[in-house]
Amino acid sequence: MPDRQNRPLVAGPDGGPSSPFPIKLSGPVIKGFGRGSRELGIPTANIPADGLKEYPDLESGVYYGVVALDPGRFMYTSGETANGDGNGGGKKSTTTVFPAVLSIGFNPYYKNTVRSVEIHIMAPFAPNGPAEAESQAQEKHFHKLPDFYGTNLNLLILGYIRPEYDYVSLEALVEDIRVDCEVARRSLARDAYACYLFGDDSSSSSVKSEREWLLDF
Ligand SMILES: Nc1ncnc2c1ncn2[C@@H]1O[C@H](COP(=O)(O)OP(=O)(O)OP(=O)(O)O)[C@@H](O)[C@H]1O
Ligand SMILES: Cc1cc2nc3c(=O)[nH]c(=O)nc-3n(C[C@H](O)[C@H](O)[C@H](O)CO)c2cc1C
Ligand SMILES: [Mg+2]
Repeated sequence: MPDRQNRPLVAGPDGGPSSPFPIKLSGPVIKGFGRGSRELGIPTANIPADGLKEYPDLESGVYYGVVALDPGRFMYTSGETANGDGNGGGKKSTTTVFPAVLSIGFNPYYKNTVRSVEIHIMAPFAPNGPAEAESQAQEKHFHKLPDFYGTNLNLLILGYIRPEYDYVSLEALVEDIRVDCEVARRSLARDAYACYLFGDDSSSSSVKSEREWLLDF
């Protein structure tokens, strides 16, 4: 395993997602082994891996992106700041677009025999990017929502962070996932990625159509 101490805190080009991203995956949230919350304290929404058939060259690893949940089944309510609803305070859509970090693969630490797609949904952040204090507060606890098993989930994968590793301890795995969340946050806060979260009017037509796909349930 390479040096895990001095990881870069941003991943992917500043100019925006580059091929093969954005990658679209969707499906109902299914049950996994129930280890994410129980053993790691990090809940991950698992979706079927079938959608990956369309991307046979996609390597296993950790990625960042944006997620929407079917508002017919799950409505996000939060006492967050006025602009913290993930829609930039706008009224275009009531469906929250969440920042997310995900793992695709076999979880080498657990030696799974089937490939899983597991998404940790992070707390929405304001359009001007995560404030330092907000970011530090989120480092202490992983974001926890009420359960939403069975809810349809749309995911746009926007960038690659790192390969999956085996670890010497559970703590080392959890610490690396904590850094992944920070990398995802900082990566998504850049203008060419934040537009997927907030959908400002000046977004390009491709961003607009990808957001339409994301919000279509
Ligand atoms: N921030 C969050 N991100 C993702 N899922 C969340 C979040 N908060 C709550 N959940 C809920 O927790 C569930 C995931 O819990 P957990 O990952 O522990 O179990 P699992 O997916 O069934 O199994 P596995 O441990 O194999 O992934 C999700 O399906 C969802 O209903
Ligand atoms: C952002 C993120 C990164 C992960 N990285 C790894 C990893 O490098 N190795 C691993 O075995 N599991 C990894 N996992 C999966 C983790 O082991 C899994 O979520 C739990 O086992 C619950 O299934 C990661 C999960 C997330 C959400
Ligand atoms: Mg899970």
